[in-house]
Amino acid sequence: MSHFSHLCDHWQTTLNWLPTPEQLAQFEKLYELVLEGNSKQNLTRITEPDDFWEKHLWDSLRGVLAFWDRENIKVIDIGTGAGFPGIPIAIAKPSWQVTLVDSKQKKVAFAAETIENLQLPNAIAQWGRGEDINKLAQYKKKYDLAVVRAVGKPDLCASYCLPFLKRSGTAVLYRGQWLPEESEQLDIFCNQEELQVVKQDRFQTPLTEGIRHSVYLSPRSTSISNS
Ligand SMILES: C[S@@+](CC[C@H](N)C(=O)[O-])C[C@H]1O[C@@H](n2cnc3c(N)ncnc32)[C@H](O)[C@@H]1O
Repeated sequence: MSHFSHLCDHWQTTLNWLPTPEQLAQFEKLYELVLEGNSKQNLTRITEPDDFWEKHLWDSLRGVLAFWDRENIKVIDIGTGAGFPGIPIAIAKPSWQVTLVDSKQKKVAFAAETIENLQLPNAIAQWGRGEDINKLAQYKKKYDLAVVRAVGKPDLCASYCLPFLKRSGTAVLYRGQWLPEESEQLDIFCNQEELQVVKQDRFQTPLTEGIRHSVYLSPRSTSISNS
């Protein structure tokens, strides 16, 4: 049974993209694996199919829409939890190498099993804290994109992302509402670090019209593509 095929029009109109039948099958399987995993550990409260599609699948992809035309890039998802946004990104963009990081071993074990079940050769799960892993030579300044959703305050998220980024890289902070005080906190952090806010993208989710923001940050004197 397909949970998401009736939503393909939304993918087309809002992302200008349609999954292949294989990708759609992977999204369906991801949904089933998350429901199954939820019976063993607390992964997500978002379990209804339309909700899952909008808040986990669509939202994960919308944050990287500005980079959609890029190929063969390296992405790190810090605080991935059950694999969001990293796993939908790895499904949608097979040429991107996606590393999923979480500080909780059980979450990483779930992400690793999911990657194996979905047969995603372009994704790996790594246990550790973002602020520790980003100091290791194999991760430092190696990524084109660092994505982070629902992990903490924007300046904290930015501090996790920055060391991972190449000079030409971009951090994407996935936010719901974007409050003036959050923007101020982030500006203070950016002024102290070699970082700049290159764009704040406000949009609505396609089914429930929830407010979302993608905040893009780059090491100073670079800019995001397709903006
Ligand atoms: C609320 S969950 C969000 C999960 C996922 N990003 C999402 O949007 O569905 C936050 C996750 O971040 C992880 N986390 C918190 N601080 C972290 C850190 N410093 N480094 C790595 N993971 C962290 C937690 O273990 C948890 O799984």
